[in-house]
Amino acid sequence: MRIDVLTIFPQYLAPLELSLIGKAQRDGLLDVRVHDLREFAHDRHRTVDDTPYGGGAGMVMKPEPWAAALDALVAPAKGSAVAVASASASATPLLIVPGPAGRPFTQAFAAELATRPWLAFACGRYEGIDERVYEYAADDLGLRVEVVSLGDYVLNGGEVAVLAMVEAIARLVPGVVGNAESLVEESHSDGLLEYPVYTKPASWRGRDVPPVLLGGDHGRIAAWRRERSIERTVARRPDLLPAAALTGLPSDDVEG
Ligand SMILES: Nc1ccccc1-c1cnco1
Repeated sequence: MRIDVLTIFPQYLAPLELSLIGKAQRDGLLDVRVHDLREFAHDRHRTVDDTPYGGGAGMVMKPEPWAAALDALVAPAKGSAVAVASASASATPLLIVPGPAGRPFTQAFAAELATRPWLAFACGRYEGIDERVYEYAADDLGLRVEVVSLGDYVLNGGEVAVLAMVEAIARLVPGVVGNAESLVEESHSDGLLEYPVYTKPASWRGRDVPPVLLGGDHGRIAAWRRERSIERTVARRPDLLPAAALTGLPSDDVEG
């Protein structure tokens, strides 16, 4: 998977060189390219923002640098001999723009994005990006554009959201997470929140690990874990329950 990030703060994306994502790049599973938007601002001061038409506080990101950056991103791929010849290669990326007015970013959406060969992230700042950039990307460059929100809160820019999304997406790319089994039982993988986990020592400051987990009966352990997941989801995220295919509701016959 190729991942491009357009930002005025490329250093913000330095963490993508670390840990799992960094290793995946070194292993050739990910090709992450961070681009400084100011390199596409061609006036003397490399201006990327200006005051909003219609008045109001703050600044809006100018369309010209974004259009130049997007052109540079997709032009080489569009129509190039390589792209045309290898039908499997995606000639254009899916453009993801983090924003508070976007569709919710969910595990299901991350899984969909993890199947894409090429993603591009546009990090807005200030009061946002001139609306004509979204139109240009879709209408002139033929890109699918998705505005995506991490939640109902306000950030200063898209970079932090991109770090979160890239981690959530990249870890689902085959080979990135060493033990794919660990992806199976996670929060949201079955529509529920994950069960509580324990490790050694079995007794710690007067608190014991639930005996069922020490017994080795995998059926009883699975049932206990399912009950704890449902309990936790009811307590913390009841909104998830309607979509979760609930079987094996909590019963009293499995002690903790
Ligand atoms: N508030 C923001 C400002 C700029 C870019 C993204 C966001 C965002 C993303 N998810 C929630 O907020």
